Amino acid sequence: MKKVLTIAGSDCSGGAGIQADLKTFSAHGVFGMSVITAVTAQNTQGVFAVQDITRDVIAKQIEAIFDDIEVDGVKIGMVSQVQTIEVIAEQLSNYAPQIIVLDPVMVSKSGYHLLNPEAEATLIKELLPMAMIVTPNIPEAEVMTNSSIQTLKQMEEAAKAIFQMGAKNVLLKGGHLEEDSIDILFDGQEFSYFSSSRIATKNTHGTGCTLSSAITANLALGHTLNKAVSLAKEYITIAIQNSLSIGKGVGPTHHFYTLYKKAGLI
Ligand SMILES: Nc1ncnc2c1ncn2[C@@H]1O[C@H](COP(=O)(O)OP(=O)(O)O)[C@@H](O)[C@H]1O
Ligand SMILES: Cc1ncc(COP(=O)(O)O)c(N)n1
Repeated sequence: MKKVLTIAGSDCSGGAGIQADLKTFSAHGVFGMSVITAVTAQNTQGVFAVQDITRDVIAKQIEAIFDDIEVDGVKIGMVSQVQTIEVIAEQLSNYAPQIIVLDPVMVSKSGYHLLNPEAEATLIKELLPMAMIVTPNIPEAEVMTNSSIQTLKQMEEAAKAIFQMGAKNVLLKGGHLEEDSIDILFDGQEFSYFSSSRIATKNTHGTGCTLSSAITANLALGHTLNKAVSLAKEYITIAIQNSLSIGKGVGPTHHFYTLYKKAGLI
């Protein structure tokens, strides 16, 4: 069984963060492991408190995993603070896993800063060059490139600019666009496009976490980058189509729809 690690924040309401990542790994038949960078108190309506995990405990979690287990892929999500980023970069350059997927989580759908704005530059400097692929959404790409993105052309320009910052591959997600949900992948030479029609639902809590974890699982399973993204896009689309009206706000997606359907559970 392939072994895949998420380094991210905990979402106690189960729709995003570590919880979404582990559900996604399980749905892909890979063995999920987690390094928790921060504990958030959040639900479908908002984020109410965050406790960052100390540098030392983050380092020890990474060591505990890599000193014992062969890791086939790593996904990085919420990293919170400068010191969190530094310790992750230090440890990962030490263990040098081949597959690193970076989801540059900045602001929650409810508007809470999950990444301290002072740490944005460190994230770009330290983690971007280590990643095989970085997966910003439109607001994150706007922050990274200091530009406004409303059209496909502007998405392409931003993806090129992020590539110039040292990313090996850039998947700029179009979930925040008004019409089609088109994600674009730039490998430094060519663009590939992954589109689905827009699903009319408010329940998109954790879509970015889920997509990046699905890409990581697919890469660990041996798929090429293009195939890994394409399969992940299919997976997130089904998860959103069957998203769950759990909670009073932005509900989670259905991580196990296809499996449950096959097993006759739904
Ligand atoms: N309403 C929607 N209909 C179809 N796909 C969506 C919708 N919202 C998001 N997606 C898809 O979900 C994935 C995550 O995108 P996005 O919501 O932009 O990321 P984030 O959660 O980081 O803000 C992308 O593949 C995007 O195209
Ligand atoms: C711990 C944690 N990590 C990430 C997100 C982003 O969620 P989304 O994928 O909906 O942008 C979140 N809300 N909480």
